[in-house]
Amino acid sequence: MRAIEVRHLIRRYAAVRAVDDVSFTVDEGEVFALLGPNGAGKTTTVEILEGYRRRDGGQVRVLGFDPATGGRAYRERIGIVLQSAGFEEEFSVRELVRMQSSLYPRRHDTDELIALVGLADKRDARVKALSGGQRRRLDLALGLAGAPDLLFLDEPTTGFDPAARHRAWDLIARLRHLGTTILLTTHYLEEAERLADRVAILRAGRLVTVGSPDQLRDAARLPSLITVRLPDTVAAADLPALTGAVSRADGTLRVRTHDPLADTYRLTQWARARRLELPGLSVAPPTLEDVYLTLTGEPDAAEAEGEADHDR
Ligand SMILES: Nc1ncnc2c1ncn2[C@@H]1O[C@H](COP(=O)(O)OP(=O)(O)OP(=O)(O)O)[C@@H](O)[C@H]1O
Repeated sequence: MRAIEVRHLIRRYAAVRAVDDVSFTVDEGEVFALLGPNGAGKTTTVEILEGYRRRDGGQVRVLGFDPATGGRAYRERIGIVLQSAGFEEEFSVRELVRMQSSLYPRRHDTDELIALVGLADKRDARVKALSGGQRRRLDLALGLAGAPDLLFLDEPTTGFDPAARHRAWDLIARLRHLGTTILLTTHYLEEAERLADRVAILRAGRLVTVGSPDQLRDAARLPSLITVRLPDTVAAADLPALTGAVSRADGTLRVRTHDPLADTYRLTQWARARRLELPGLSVAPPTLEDVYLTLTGEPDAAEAEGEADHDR
């Protein structure tokens, strides 16, 4: 079953085509990430799906509703976690979660929900005594208060320290296992790669691509990267012939190659014959970030350079 169906969605602001003929679907139980540079149209798309912005064209169905007209019956089925919700500082975690839950016909047990987001030991703490990361956990608990079938998560780990980010990822993975469909926006490609079953990349209002991180990596046909520390005393002429593009800087050899197996084999054979160690040898496949930058980044970077040239 589809949780979300978006067909030929259009939203304009005067001359700006913020969302320009975008189509995608999200299955029930899927974690789906919307990615794209600033101004790509992510927020506009998400807010149309949430029912908080009107559209100029196209069809949208979410959980069987048109969000524009779904009203309360629709809102009771979705949860929204914004980047920075304001709280009443004097209330305790438990009081806020209980109040929020009371707005919904279907709800989680208050203490179970607090435990689910990892705030059990802060249950009776006032909001003003929570750290930034703990407030974000409270945000999440409030978004989940109505036991939603679909959760909208807007940049869920922005500003988190690495440990808090990993805990948030565990939590999102747990929600997924509980069957909640999740639409996530993020600027962290590692986050999307870890959490999302599929991602969509938007750029300037257009959908550039959609698929699982593996599908996108395969389709982009980007090279893998072999890196190894190699002293400058080894002459370039002495290196073995490799299929990939070789570069050297700061005592590190980098090989961008479409045949990592063959090139790693040649390098290691060559090193063994010379009794050389290959410290730090690593072979890394292209990441989702590499794919993303290839699909969205370079034209912007080129434009920025062009502008800089102009100024000079
Ligand atoms: N209320 C508005 N009035 C006029 N233009 C708007 C409005 N909201 C968004 N836009 C424009 O629409 C485009 C898409 O904006 P949107 O906020 O959807 O992008 P985004 O992908 O969420 O960006 P970010 O990553 O910076 O949050 C941008 O060019 C933006 O300037």
